[in-house]
Amino acid sequence: MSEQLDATAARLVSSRDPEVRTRGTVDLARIEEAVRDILVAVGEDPDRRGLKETPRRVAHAYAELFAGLRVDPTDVLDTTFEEGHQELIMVCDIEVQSFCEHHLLPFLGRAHIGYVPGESGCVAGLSKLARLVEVYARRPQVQERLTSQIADCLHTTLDAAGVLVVVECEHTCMTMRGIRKAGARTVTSAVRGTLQSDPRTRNEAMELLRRTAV
Ligand SMILES: Nc1nc2c(ncn2[C@@H]2O[C@H](COP(=O)(O)OP(=O)(O)OP(=O)(O)O)[C@@H](O)[C@H]2O)c(=O)[nH]1
Ligand SMILES: [Zn+2]
Repeated sequence: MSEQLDATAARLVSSRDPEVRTRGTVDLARIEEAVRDILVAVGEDPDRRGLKETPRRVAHAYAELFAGLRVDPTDVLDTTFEEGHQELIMVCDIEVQSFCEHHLLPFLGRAHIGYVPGESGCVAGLSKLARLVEVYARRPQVQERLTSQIADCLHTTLDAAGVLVVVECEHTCMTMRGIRKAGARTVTSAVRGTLQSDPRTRNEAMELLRRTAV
């Protein structure tokens, strides 16, 4: 785990994104203190045997769950291949595990990403699309922003001619608390470039998505 955090810190220092660069490293001690305070505030005894290690565990869990705050998403798209492919590429059913920034509770589901490469015909490695989802999801988020950040990054960094991102998630802040409506799914989309301006390509992408997404 500490190796993972060190690697994250090293990337942070060299990041091209100034916002990422200034975020510093995770303050584990401070999270531990805060978790201890929460346990006291809800009426628990943070010194009882079962809870003694909890602040430390939560601190490490948060460092992992919010690791995306310290990764520059453009780094993910560094490796590309000149394939001369200028038609639609779709990766469907990419698992999404993120945290609603309003309640710090998870929202979980899937992302579907389609793009048409730009004039260079440069394509990204398929796993990089899933990595991109991971970088943006491992931050305090709202689903709409997660969706548009993925689309914008592909559009600008990969110089894709067109991008379509659809995200569907269940929010535990709506199922475990509050209104408690289990099963409600939120679907968001972001469309950029030719997939926005050319209805034929967009319809082709939507039709593929309907046929292939589970
Ligand atoms: N648009 C959007 N809303 C979200 C997302 N995640 C959580 N929310 C909503 O954020 C809102 C926060 O509303 P508030 O009224 O400030 O908080 P609250 O009193 O806890 O709201 P309730 O959940 O209705 O009890 C809630 O309606 C949540 O359902 C998201 O990804 N996108
Ligand atoms: Zn929420």
